[in-house]
Amino acid sequence: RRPYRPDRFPPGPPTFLIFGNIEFINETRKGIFRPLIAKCRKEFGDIIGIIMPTGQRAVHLLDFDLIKEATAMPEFSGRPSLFTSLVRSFQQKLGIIFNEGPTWKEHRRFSLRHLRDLGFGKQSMEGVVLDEFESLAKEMEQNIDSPLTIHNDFFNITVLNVVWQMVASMRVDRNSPEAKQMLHSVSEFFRVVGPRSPMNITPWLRHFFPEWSGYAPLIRHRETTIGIFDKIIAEHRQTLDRSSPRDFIDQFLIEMESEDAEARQFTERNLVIVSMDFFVAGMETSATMLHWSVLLMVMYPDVQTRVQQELDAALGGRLPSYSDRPRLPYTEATLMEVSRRCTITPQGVPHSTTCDTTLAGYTIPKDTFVYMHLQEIHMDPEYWGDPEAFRPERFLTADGAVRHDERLIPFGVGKRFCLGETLARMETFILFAGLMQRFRFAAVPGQNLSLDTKFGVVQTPMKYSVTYSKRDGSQQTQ
Ligand code: HEM
Repeated sequence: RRPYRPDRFPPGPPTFLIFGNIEFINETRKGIFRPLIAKCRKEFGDIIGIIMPTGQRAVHLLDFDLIKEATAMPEFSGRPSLFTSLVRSFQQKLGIIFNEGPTWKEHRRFSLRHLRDLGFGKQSMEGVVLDEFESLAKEMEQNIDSPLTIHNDFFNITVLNVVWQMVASMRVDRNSPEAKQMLHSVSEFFRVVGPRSPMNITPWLRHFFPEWSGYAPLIRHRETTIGIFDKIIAEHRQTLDRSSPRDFIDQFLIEMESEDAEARQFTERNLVIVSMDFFVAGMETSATMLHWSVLLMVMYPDVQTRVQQELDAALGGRLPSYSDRPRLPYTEATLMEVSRRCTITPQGVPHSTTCDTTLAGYTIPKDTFVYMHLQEIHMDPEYWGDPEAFRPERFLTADGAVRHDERLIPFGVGKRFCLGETLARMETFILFAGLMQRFRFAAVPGQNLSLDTKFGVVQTPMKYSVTYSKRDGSQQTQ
């Protein structure tokens, strides 16, 4: 595609034909994205149009009302045809996250319906989350005297096991080779699949630099995933009881027996991709939320103390449940503030336009990538006043109840909002409350803690270490 700016396309920085917009590419590569966005916003406004040297058009939305308007329109509910996502799903648009059109709609609806039946937001699922919490806590208790380094993988197995049980009625042991294989596979996926991956800009690089370009890791991810799922699906087929489906795979296998299944993408290949979508979307995000939460509790010990006082007073040492939320408003407000201050997916997941359309008087042609800057909404000084400050009280009313705010949108909004929102809210609440009730976290002396992060599809904290001591949940909080 020739890099030209269509008539009435939103304003934005110029494209330099050979090297692209050098500043943009360089700063993005270094992960320094927010200052660049602020600079563009000052110059061009809340809707910025960028033409990549490859000719690909992208629109960045930085304003809440614009995001709300766009995400409510079906024309903005497509997903980009990224080279990486197509390689992952055999050159077809499969699954949910990277799919669009009628098959996306049908699979989104089917998944939501069955995941709800299987326990999304239900008490049975809470039991699974609590079991996973106990398994995590047991491991932590064994190392109580040594500083704990918190990194991406630390909470991943806990949340992976919750999704895994809904999808396949299975769990993996934290230190097993299967667990390591799955974590490695998902982290390789995140490393190579983003819209700024070299492969999505210049796919031919894969012929010369298969490792560096991310092509070889992506193929490894695909083959590992298929290997894991082929085995599980074969086992499910052998033991399937149509009158009593155990999990999502059983539900999908039953649907595959319907007459028009193939046309509606109810195929074994798509079952693998849909299931993998749940892992990639549900594991790194929820684990990162817990990762940030512990960091913030260490950086703001007074907030940690208040959360613990509230938990002790309301629960007196018994394990938390999701239905305890009305009695734990400060704990809930703290998690809301974590999700605002450290937006897990700063630009959501990119959308694309399914036909030529208009927004705010600008023309947006078909197949334009559309980025919703959730982080900019969460960090807007005009709305929040002091967005840099970590202050759970902003989500409390004068009489101490939780105050919901339509501008807190960590799960996105509109037609493609997060499919796992109910599960994510429940599991992060229970796991966070459990961790705060059972342990007191503190910084390792001499460590320079900060909220610095590297830009990515999922925004994670830098590695940090904590010490922690055991609490019994009914004791006086220090
Ligand atoms: C704290 C945890 C989570 C956060 C912050 C989060 C956030 C998001 C966001 C921002 C999107 C994109 C919305 C858009 O395209 O406009 C998304 C999509 C999605 N999420 Fe989540 N998510 C979380 C947990 C989960 C969990 C636990 C699951 C599943 C088991 C899940 C499954 C999905 C799926 C399947 C999509 C794609 C929906 C579609 O394209 O229609 N997410 N999530």
